[in-house]
Amino acid sequence: MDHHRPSTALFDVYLRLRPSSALDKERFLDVEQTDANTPPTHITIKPPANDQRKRAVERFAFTRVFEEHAGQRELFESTGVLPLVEGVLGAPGREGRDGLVATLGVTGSGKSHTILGSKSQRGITQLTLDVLFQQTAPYLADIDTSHTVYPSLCAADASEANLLPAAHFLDSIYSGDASGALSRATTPALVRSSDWPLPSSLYTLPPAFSPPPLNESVSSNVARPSTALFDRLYYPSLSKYQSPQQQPRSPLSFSPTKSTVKPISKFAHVTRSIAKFAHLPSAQETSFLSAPSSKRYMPRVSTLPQYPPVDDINLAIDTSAEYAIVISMYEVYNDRIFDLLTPSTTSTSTTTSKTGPQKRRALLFKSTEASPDRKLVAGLRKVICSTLDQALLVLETGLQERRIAGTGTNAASSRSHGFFCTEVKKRHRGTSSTSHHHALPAGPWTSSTLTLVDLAGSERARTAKTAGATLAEAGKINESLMYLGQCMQMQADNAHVTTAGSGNLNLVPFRQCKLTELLFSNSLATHHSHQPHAHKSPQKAIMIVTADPLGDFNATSQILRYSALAREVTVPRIPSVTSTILASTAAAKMGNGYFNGRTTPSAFHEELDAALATISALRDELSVAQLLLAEERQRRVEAETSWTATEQRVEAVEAEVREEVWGEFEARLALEQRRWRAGREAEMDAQDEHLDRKLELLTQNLAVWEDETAEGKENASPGGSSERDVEEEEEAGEDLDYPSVSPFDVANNRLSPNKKSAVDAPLAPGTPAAHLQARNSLLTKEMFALEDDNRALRERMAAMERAGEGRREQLRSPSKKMRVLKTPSRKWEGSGVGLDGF
Ligand SMILES: Nc1ncnc2c1ncn2[C@@H]1O[C@H](COP(=O)(O)OP(=O)(O)OP(=O)(O)O)[C@@H](O)[C@H]1O
Repeated sequence: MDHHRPSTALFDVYLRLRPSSALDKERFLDVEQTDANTPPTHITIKPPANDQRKRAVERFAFTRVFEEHAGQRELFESTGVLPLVEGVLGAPGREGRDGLVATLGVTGSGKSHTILGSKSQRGITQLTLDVLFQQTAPYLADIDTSHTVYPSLCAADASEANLLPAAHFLDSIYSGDASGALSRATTPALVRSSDWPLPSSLYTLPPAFSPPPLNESVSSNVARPSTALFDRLYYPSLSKYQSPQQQPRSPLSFSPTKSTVKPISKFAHVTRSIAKFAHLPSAQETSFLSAPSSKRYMPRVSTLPQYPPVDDINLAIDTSAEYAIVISMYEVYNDRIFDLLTPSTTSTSTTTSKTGPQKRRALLFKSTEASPDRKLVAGLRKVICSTLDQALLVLETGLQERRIAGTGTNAASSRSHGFFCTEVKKRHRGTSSTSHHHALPAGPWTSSTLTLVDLAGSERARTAKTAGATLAEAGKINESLMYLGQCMQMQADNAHVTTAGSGNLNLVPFRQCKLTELLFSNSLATHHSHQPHAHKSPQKAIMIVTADPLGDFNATSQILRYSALAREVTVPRIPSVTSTILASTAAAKMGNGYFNGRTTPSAFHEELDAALATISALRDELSVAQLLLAEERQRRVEAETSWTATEQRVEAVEAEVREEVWGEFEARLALEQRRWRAGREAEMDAQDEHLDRKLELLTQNLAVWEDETAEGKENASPGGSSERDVEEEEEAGEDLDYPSVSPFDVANNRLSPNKKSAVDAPLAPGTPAAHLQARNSLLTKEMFALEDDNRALRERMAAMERAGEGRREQLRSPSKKMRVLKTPSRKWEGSGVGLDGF
C-alpha cells in the first residue's frame, strides 16, 4: 500500500493515539511495528468480537503514527510544524507562505490537548509562539517607541481588521468594567484560574500607585508607576530569551500620543484602528488598575505551563528583515464566524454594560479590496504582540470566549471549531544614511499566517449524553465534519486520479459550509492564483488525526477512513468451523464408499482444495461487498442527514419569506382599507350634498306651489271664504277647476279616482288651474327623476358594498378576522324613499 501522499494532496496526515483511561474496553487499533529506526506509518483496526455486521479488518496508512507515549515536544518537532513556522517567516528577501495545522478526531480523543495543551503541558500553539518570539525577538519592530510602525502596520493590513497593540487590548479587556466577567468555560490551561482570583490585596493600590488625574493621557509619564505594578503582577517570568536591553516592555508602557498618529494622507485609509487608538480615553478609564471591581481576571503568565521547553530549537531567519507578530482568534459556531478577541460583553463602556451581554456579530470570510485573490476573515480584532508573555495573555483571553461545555465523554468539550492565527508581518528593515550611502526607507509589509485549528469533535448523542442546545450544537458539528470528510475524500480521489494520470477530477465541494471554506479556500490552487497579482502560493497544511485505541470503534473508524492517506481491506480468515464442516463432510463421503473406484482420494483432495479456495474467494468477495454495503449505508445516512438539514434550512427560509410576505401583505391590506373607507366617505358626502340640494329645490318648489294653490283658491272664491272653508271643500270633494293635489300623491299614485280624473283632465290654457296642472306635472317629473336617481344611487351603493365585502373576504387572513365596518343607515324620512344600506 503506497502511503506517500501525491503532490497534489492537500494535507500531510499524522495519526496521534492518546493514552486511554477506559482500560476495561477492548483495544481495536494496532500499530504496525517496523524496525526500531523507522517510525510507524500503518495501523489496522479490527471490529469488536461481537460485531454484528461482521466487518472486515481495515488497514490505514498515515504520514506517521504517534503512539500513546508520544509527548507534545515530539509531536511538535516531528509533524512538520517547524517547517511551517519557517515557511511563515519566509526565506531571506522572500515573502512567507501561509500554513495550517488542524486536529481532527472523535470527541475526547485529544485534539485540544494537542493544539492548546493542558494544565501541565503546552500545546502546539504555545510552542509555536515561543519559537517564533525566540527567533524574531532581535528583529521585532518597536511598536512602543516608533511613531511610524503602528500606522504602517494598520495601513498594510488587508483584512479590514481592527489592529491594537497588546497593551491597549489587554487594558481594554481587563479594565474595571463589570461586563468583562468570564463569559464562558475556562480553557484547559486556565481551569485553575476561574476559581482562583487574584488576592484582593492586589487590587488595593498603595497610594503611590493611585491612578493619574482624569485629564492626563495614557502617554503621560504619570502612568509609569502603574506600569511597574503591572510588571510586578503579571510579568514575574519575563522572557528568558532576550538580552536586558531587549527585555519586553510592559504593555502599559506603550505611549501613543495624538502627535504619533497624525493624519498622513498616505495612511488616510487606516481608519478604525488608528482613530480609536488616537482617541484613547483617559488613563483612569482604560487602566485595568483603576477598577478594583473587575470580575475578569487576567491570568498570570507564571501559572501557565512552561513545559516542554523549546529553547534549543533554531530556525533560519531573515536578518535583514523587521518583523511584527499579530495574533487573532475566531471560532466557527453553528456555521458562523465569531471573533474571540472581541468579547461578547462590551468592556469599554459602563453604560453599555448595564444593558446586558451584547450579541456577537458574525464575521464574513471574503475577498477584500486589498486582497482580491485570497479570502480572509474580515473585521477581526488583531493584537500586535511584542513579547511571548503578551501573546500568551492574548491567547488565554481569547480562549475564555470560546464555547466549551461538559458532555458525557469530555468534561471540557469544544463546541466550536477554534482558529488561532499567528500572523507574521515582515518588511525590509531599511537603512540610515552613512557618508557613502543614502538612507533606504523600510520596505512594504508582507504578511503570512500560521493558523492552528482545534476542530470540535464528532460525537454520538447517546454516548455524549447531550441534550438541548448542546445536542443541537453537536448536530451542527457533525454536519460540518461530514462535509469536511466529503471534501477530504474527494481531494484524496483527485490526488489519486492525478497520480494515475487518468480519469476526471471531481470538484471539491468546499463551499458547503464555513468550516470547509475556511480550511480549503486558500489551500486549493484556484483560478485566482493564475492572475498576475496572485503572487502567494497556496497554504501548506497538516492534519493531525487523534484517536483513542480503546474508544468508540464506529466513530473512530469512520474518521480514519476519510482522513488516511491510503486504505486497504483485509478479509478475515475463514473460520476454522467451516474447515471442520468441510473436513467432516469429506470424511463422511470417504466412509460412504465415495471413492469406490470412481474418484481417487488425491483427486478428491484437489477438488476439496479447489472448493475451499472458491469458498474463500467467495467469502472475500462477500466481506468486501459487506464492507461496501456498510459504507454505502453510512453514506446514505449522511446524505439523509444532509437532506434533512437542507430541508430544515429550506423550511426556515420559507417561513422567513412567508412572514415577510405576510407582513407586506397586511400593510398593503391596511392601506387599501384606508383608501376604500376614505373613498366611500367622500362618495357618501357627495351624495348627501346632492340630495340636500335636490331637497332644497323641491322644498322651494313646494312652497311656491302651495302659495300659488292658495292664491288660486282665493281667486276661485271671490266671496272670500276662509281657509278652513277651502279645506272643508277639498275634503268634501267639492272641486275647483283643478284639484289641490300634492305631487307626492301624484308620484305615488295615491289620488282618489275623482282627483285623478280631474288632474288628468285637460284644462283651458291660461287659467290658474292650467298653470297649476303644468307645474304639478313638472314637479311630478322631477319627483320621478329624483326617485330614479335614488334608486340608481342605492344600487350603486349596494354594488360597492358587495364589491367591498368580497374584497375584504378575499384579503382577510384566515387567522386574523377583520372588523366589519358598520355604517349607520340613513333614511330620507319625509319622502318614504329610503336610502337603507348607507
Ligand atoms: N495524548 C494525551 N496525553 C494525555 N492526556 C490527554 C492526551 N490526549 C487527551 N488527553 C486528555 O483527555 C481529555 C480530553 O482531551 P481533549 O479535550 O483534548 O479532547 P478533544 O478531542 O479536544 O475533545 P472535544 O472534541 O470534545 O473538544 C483531556 O483531559 C486531555 O488532557
